[in-house]
Amino acid sequence: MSVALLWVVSPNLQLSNCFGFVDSVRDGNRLIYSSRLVCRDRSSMFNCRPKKGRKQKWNARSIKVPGISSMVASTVDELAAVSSEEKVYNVVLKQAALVKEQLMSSPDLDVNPDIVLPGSLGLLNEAYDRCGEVCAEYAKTFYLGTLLMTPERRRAIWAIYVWCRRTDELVDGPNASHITPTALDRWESRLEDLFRGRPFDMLDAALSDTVAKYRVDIQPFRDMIEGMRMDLRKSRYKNFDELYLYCYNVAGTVGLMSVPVMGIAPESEASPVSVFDAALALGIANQLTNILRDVGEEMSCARRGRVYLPQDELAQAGLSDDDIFAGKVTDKWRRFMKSQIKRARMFFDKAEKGVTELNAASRWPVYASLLLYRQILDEIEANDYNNFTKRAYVNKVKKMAALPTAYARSLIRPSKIPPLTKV
Ligand SMILES: CC(C)=CCC/C(C)=C/CC/C(C)=C/CC/C(C)=C/[C@@H]1[C@@H](COP(=O)(O)OP(=O)(O)O)[C@]1(C)CC/C=C(\C)CC/C=C(\C)CCC=C(C)C
Ligand SMILES: [Mn+2]
Repeated sequence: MSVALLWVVSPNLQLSNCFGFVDSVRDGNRLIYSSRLVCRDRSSMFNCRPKKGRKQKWNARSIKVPGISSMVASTVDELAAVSSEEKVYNVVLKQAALVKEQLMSSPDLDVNPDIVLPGSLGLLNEAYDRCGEVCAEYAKTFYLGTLLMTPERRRAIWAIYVWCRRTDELVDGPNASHITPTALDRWESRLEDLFRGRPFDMLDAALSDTVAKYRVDIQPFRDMIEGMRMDLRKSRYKNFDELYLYCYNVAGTVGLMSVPVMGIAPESEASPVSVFDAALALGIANQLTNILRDVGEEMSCARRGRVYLPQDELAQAGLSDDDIFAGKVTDKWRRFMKSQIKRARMFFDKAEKGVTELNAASRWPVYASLLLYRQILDEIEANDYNNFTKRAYVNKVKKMAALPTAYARSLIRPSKIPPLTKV
């Protein structure tokens, strides 16, 4: 068995330009069996397997793979590592399995019945109301969108929102400079406690109630805290694989936390895995967009000199950190930005296909957030890629114009023929 990075030339694959971490059986230079593939178009990497029972012919080629994705590994050790996308996909599989299990055991019940201790109902309602207020304060449009959801789901989403916001504030808020890994460990043990039904404060109590009612797993929450740890220890990302993991941790996790609450439409024929995968894609797309919008801020306001761009892709474009610090929009920069924007749009496209599969009442806020966030990419283009000194900003008129579009799209029912791969 050996491990190699390949340029695969194969008529049996949908995408001919795949490369892979391959547990392989080799015949001289020719590979005759591979167990796992990775596509250059990373969003499709799990769809690109050879047809069963057929032996593949592989042409092993150079390690350098040009293109949007540049998960270029240079040593056998790196190749042997599991890619971030694969690690994350395992979390997706687990989340989807939980939802599936519930649908099979009690198809009409996607929410566990209330367990309310005497005298606690008033306090709980108050806790949820407070979550709603925080949400309205930080994310007005999103808050308005949640008003279309059923009251139960709406307040559960508020509780998740507030926990995410508080977690993000630890490393991004006014006290960020005092936050240590130990503080994050403490935050994590609070999380474990609230999942065990022992909340620390009233906002935690709302989430504690939510996770008892819906099949929300703790793993994405833990992973978000891990993303905050990454923020403390890391200011550069070697390649897209590293950046992907960061984006999953801080934003893809939000998608995974939200789907069990938003619910999959009963009439949907898509597999839960594909819906979670789309939700993950929306988080990744949002975070990539956030990164592209904030390039100037991240490194200047010494949000501690962070550069959330794949270093290898910068180098391939003939750019370095110094170019970013200089903040000059050159043709090289424009070309580089175009490829980054293209990748973010790919993730949005993937996410869009999943929204229809959500419960009808949950679709609108998701579409609205997708359309509004995606427009930021258009604004970066409209600013001629100057994200050093100009903040890409979607004005109120454009925002308002997106809302009816989001509403109209949210009326589309899940298609009879599943638009996404069945797993
Ligand atoms: C309807 C909807 C959008 C629901 C999600 C509600 C929710 C729980 C949001 C939490 C967001 C949050 C506070 C995350 C903490 C980390 C963070 C701040 C991430 C960045 C968000 C943008 O925030 P902002 O512009 O304020 O960034 P700054 O702090 O100023 O830097 C992120 C970029 C990511 C947020 C990720 C999402 C909203 C993912 C949403 C995905 C879904 C709801 C899944 C939808 C399902 C399908 C099938 C597509
Ligand atoms: Mn933030």
